[in-house]
Amino acid sequence: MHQFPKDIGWIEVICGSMFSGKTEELIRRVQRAVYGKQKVQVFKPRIDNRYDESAVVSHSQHKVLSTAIERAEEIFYRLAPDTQVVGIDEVQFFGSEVVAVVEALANKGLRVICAGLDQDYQGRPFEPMPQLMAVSEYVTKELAICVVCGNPANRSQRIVSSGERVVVGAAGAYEPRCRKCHVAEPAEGTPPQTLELFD
Ligand SMILES: Nc1ncnc2c1ncn2[C@@H]1O[C@H](COP(=O)(O)OP(=O)(O)O)[C@@H](O)[C@H]1O
Ligand SMILES: Cc1cn([C@H]2C[C@H](O)[C@@H](COP(=O)(O)O)O2)c(=O)[nH]c1=O
Ligand SMILES: [Zn+2]
Repeated sequence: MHQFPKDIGWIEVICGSMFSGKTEELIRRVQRAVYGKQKVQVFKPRIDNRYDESAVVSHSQHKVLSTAIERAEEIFYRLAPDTQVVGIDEVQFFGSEVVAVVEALANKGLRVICAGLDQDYQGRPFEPMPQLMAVSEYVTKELAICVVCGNPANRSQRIVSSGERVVVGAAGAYEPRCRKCHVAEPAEGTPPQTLELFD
């Protein structure tokens, strides 16, 4: 892991498909910060109520206390004055304003750890993750195991029928797949995702 600088803030992004271990890694970093006697606060979007209304919970049931918020700006007025580390899970569910919020925190000298999906169910970049990755100091990409072929999986296959980008769910609604086994359901009016370069 990185040798982190002292006395300045920075942004860490943990991205990847569903089940790749983003939340476990967020919890691991938060716990290590607590061991280091840092004052830590964790936030998640209220819409993510899958395993708990407020705690951040991984698919493997690792858990950390958090505050569920509607909008990213709420972090500003829920932040304790002595907080040094901010963790944010499911960051893809916040609007583009989360980028300015996270940047403001890092500029104030906080360490900000953001975990989120980099691709939606069709394999498209899941905004605001690309923007967050661009302005962050550190990006970690996690991979799951493809449930079809066993290769490393960077995509999330939706296995329930919906053309909405946001559909909260876990096993039973999504499964991790590699690029070969993932099938992007084309939404009406969108161009094909890939070019056929070879016969
Ligand atoms: N196909 C899979 N590949 C990898 N991990 C899986 C898979 N299915 C279930 N898991 C479980 O999911 C855990 C990761 O959960 P989590 O950190 O919540 O992932 P994410 O936040 O990326 O969705 C793994 O440690 C493992 O216990
Ligand atoms: C691919 C995809 C996922 N979602 C939802 C499904 C889950 O509620 C979260 C991702 O959770 P995880 O911690 O990464 O497992 O996002 C969605 O709304 N839209 C999608 O395209
Ligand atoms: Zn596969």
